[in-house]
Amino acid sequence: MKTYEKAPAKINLMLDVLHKRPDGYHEVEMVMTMVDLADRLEMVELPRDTIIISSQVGYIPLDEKNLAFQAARLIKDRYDVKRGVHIHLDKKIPVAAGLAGGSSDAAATLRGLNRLWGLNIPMIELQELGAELGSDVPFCVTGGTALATGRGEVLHSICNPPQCWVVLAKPPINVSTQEVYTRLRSDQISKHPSAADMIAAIQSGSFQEVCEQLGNVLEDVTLKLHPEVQQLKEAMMRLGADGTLMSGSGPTVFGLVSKESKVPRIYNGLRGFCREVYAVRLLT
Ligand SMILES: C[C@@](CO)(OP(=O)(O)O)[C@H](O)COP(=O)(O)OP(=O)(O)OC[C@H]1O[C@@H](n2ccc(N)nc2=O)[C@H](O)[C@@H]1O
Ligand SMILES: Nc1ncnc2c1ncn2[C@@H]1O[C@H](COP(=O)(O)OP(=O)(O)O)[C@@H](O)[C@H]1O
Repeated sequence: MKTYEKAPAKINLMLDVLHKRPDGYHEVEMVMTMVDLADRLEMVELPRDTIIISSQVGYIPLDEKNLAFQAARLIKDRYDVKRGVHIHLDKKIPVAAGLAGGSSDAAATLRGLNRLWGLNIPMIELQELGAELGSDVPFCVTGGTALATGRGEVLHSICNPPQCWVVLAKPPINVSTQEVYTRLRSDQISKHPSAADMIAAIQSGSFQEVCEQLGNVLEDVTLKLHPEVQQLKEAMMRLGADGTLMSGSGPTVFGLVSKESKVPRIYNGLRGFCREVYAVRLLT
């Protein structure tokens, strides 16, 4: 028996940090949605009680450090499943990019194994399992568009933003999510983006208003550490994007574009100085 799952990338349309919590995590308010750039997972049952991870790329861990491995082990332990699985990850989402590639693979593993092994675990319980693997995993379990609060695991589904093109550019730099949160001085944030205003913009169906409400307080930290991320944002706007923002802790920058005719110029212009550029649609 085998099954397949798609694991799409997420972008943060807004991200605000309220304060640091006693458990070390930060209380956040984020509006997140999915884009049509996805890893593909193939899950094949094994006759032995073991978990094997493989991938066509050589730059991700294939052992217990892999989030798909951790998701499979968690579901096996929690539901006492004495069966094995080989999970092949066809990676398309850039790694450590602020696009939740690993989290989405973990979420897809939870969904896929739930089906493969006929466990009938309700979605809400899969999200709770996901929260044990990472703050972004619960959102990735259900996808869509949502307001995420708490450390990111408390979700309220909202309607999808108006459809548009999303140009993603990942500069060749490494950003640690933990370091970005640690460096953020939440008492010194100059301007907090508003989740309520972003939700109102989405609900109004106005693409222009969504662009106006884009905001991410983690940009302050990552842009200071890596000025090339700011340059990428400026280049995107110069080339014709309607709005730009860094996703999550970065370093990927995305540009929202309403007119298809503008996309090739932005894509080709960015490719001039950034190797990893993608032009995709919102997953609505
Ligand atoms: C910043 C965001 C925005 O969507 O995404 P990415 O940039 O990672 O894609 C998320 O908050 C990242 O979520 P995720 O990558 O799942 O984080 P986790 O594995 O739970 O935590 C990694 C580290 O980030 C910090 N962390 C994470 C979430 C949070 N609300 N507060 C934190 O302080 C903690 O130091 C933690 O040790
Ligand atoms: N399935 C996976 N895909 C990608 N990275 C993974 C995976 N499992 C574990 N990792 C590790 O998780 C880290 C963060 O990867 P990723 O989820 O792509 O980042 P981000 O949350 O910033 O988008 C990387 O350093 C990578 O080595």
